[in-house]
Amino acid sequence: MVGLDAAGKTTILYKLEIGESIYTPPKLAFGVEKVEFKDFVITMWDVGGSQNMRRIWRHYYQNTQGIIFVVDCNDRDRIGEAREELARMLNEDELNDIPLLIFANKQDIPNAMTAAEITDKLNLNSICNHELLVQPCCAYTGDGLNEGMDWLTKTLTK
Ligand SMILES: Nc1nc2c(ncn2[C@@H]2O[C@H](COP(=O)(O)OP(=O)(O)OP(=O)(O)O)[C@@H](O)[C@H]2O)c(=O)[nH]1
Ligand SMILES: [Mg+2]
Repeated sequence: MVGLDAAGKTTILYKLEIGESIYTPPKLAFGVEKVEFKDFVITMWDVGGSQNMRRIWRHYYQNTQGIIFVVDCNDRDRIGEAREELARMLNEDELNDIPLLIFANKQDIPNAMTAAEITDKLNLNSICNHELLVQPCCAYTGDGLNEGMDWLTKTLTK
């Protein structure tokens, strides 16, 4: 699970794991948790999104079965930066054909970018070598998280 800093990765991880939203210190190097979802036990690496940390994302690509890219839909100023980081990551051969779940997070904030806007701004229509879903969500309430994980696990077992 990757994405720019403050996108909501760690909040999502803990919401998935323990079903409640807790304070998460930003800029943690990485966290790794086993998340149980239906019949699956998912080892989820939550890699920090600050500039420095982005350089180490690639060390986690080996043996990755699914990518979750988290976007802060309230951060219009940095959506271009998110697009660049996503494109850079998807350039890596190791990640070819791996399903890509985009959590369009912070939908609780008025005027948050919609899934359609995210699709456009991240240039997702140009991606053809990944199965892909843009799932709107709110890490605080958990809305949308199960739908996203459901799609990812189904796609992985297909
Ligand atoms: N309004 C709103 N705020 C959220 C939501 N999810 C996360 N946040 C807040 O966004 C901030 C960043 O969340 P984190 O989970 O720490 O973000 P991160 O992606 O782990 O960031 P780094 O670890 O720095 O890469 C925190 O203040 C969260 O409380 C959401 O769904 N809605
Ligand atoms: Mg974090």
